[in-house]
Amino acid sequence: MNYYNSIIDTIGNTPLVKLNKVTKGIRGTVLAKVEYFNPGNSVKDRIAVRMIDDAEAAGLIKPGGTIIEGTSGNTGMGLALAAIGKGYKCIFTMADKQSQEKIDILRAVGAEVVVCPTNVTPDDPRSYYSVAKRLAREIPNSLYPNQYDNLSNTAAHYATTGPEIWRDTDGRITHFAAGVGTGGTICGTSKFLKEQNPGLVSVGIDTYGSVFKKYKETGVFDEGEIYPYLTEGIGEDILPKNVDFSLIDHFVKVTDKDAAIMTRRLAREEGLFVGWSCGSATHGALEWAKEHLTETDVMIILLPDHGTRYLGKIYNDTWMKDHGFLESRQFATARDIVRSKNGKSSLTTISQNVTVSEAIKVLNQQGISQMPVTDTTGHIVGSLTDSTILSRLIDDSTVKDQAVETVMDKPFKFVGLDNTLDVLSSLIDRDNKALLVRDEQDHIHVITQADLLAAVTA
Ligand SMILES: N[C@@H](CCSC[C@H](N)C(=O)O)C(=O)O
Repeated sequence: MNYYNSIIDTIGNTPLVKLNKVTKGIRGTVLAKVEYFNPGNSVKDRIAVRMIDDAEAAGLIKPGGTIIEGTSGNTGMGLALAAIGKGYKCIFTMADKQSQEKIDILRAVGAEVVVCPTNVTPDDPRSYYSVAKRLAREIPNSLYPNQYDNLSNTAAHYATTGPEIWRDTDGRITHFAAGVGTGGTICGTSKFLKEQNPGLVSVGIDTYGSVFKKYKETGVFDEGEIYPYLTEGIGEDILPKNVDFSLIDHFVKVTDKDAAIMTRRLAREEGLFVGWSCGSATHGALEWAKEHLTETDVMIILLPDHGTRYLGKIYNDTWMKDHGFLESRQFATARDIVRSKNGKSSLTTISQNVTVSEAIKVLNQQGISQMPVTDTTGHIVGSLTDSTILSRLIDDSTVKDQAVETVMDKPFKFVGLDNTLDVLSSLIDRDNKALLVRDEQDHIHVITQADLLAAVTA
């Protein structure tokens, strides 16, 4: 008889499928590693089993125990399947931005799900990371696998995903692209592949609102890069231990909208009914491929999960229209706004140490209403707006003699060049009066509400 002893034994050995339509105009061969063939319909089944096996071997959980994890859903599903076979209970904490389908699927396989707010910092006691840690402290005989920092995650991909790709490409793979969330998928797989072929290039896909790309390029953990985004399952506001930046050669950032549109194209043009971050991985990888792939190159893009999890979002036309993702109208982008300023770098900054009255003079001379505040090294540490100065002066006229740092607000957020006007306008509000964008020449520009108005009426 030909059968498996448990559903867990069916994990892995997922197929490589050639992308034929979305790759139009790209040189070389581009293959997708389709991870929804795993029993939990995602790549995360691989790490779930490995993290539990390693914890059991280390005596960290006993029969009848409870597995508690913070998850965007897929790792939860893998853990739930493994827990069923091994007789553990599961409690998962999830941010409220994750799709309802994921919550429903986890409950369907017997897990308890605690939904936590998305828009709080990781160390806030309400965050899905903090709640998972607290529950693990409170519940006896529980295991908190912590997929972010648990190196069994990277080890699972080193042991399975990497070797499968090497075997199935007959060692011909030259480029590996995958989304980066915990970092385990790209780092474990790339580590194995780079050991076989030191020239292999790995491309990590990040999302706007996440810290990875900037950190790779500058070594600085820039909180200004962090803002809420919609894409599920990739990007981070922390640096997980599984992200080994030396194993990721390049990062490409992809917007929520570009990711959503590419995901739908994968379903309709390639017959690959995949999840949202699969669109991020494909869009980002193909952007890279357009510039760098040659005829003989073989690029593998890892597609992490299945489309059923996003039926209420990116596969729903009403949801897509509500988010401005299915607009027939073409919105201007941050790049267009910067170009409309005729390439002039419009950035005026002020040191945090000068007085408020000197800062007012600069605002008046330049005819501007806001500017970034810098420290002595030129690093942006805050922002100053005429409305903040005015309200502070009304309360206390001696403020004019104080240093700018005493009245400054938090720094303006950085946004990507490809963000469209609709997205930019949703990011400018009472708390964020302007945005910053870095152009291809690394010049920083300020985008204000007035710039957005000018772009809408242009
Ligand atoms: N912060 C991310 C998720 C990070 S990776 C988690 C992993 N994919 C899982 O399935 O648990 C987000 O915003 O979704």
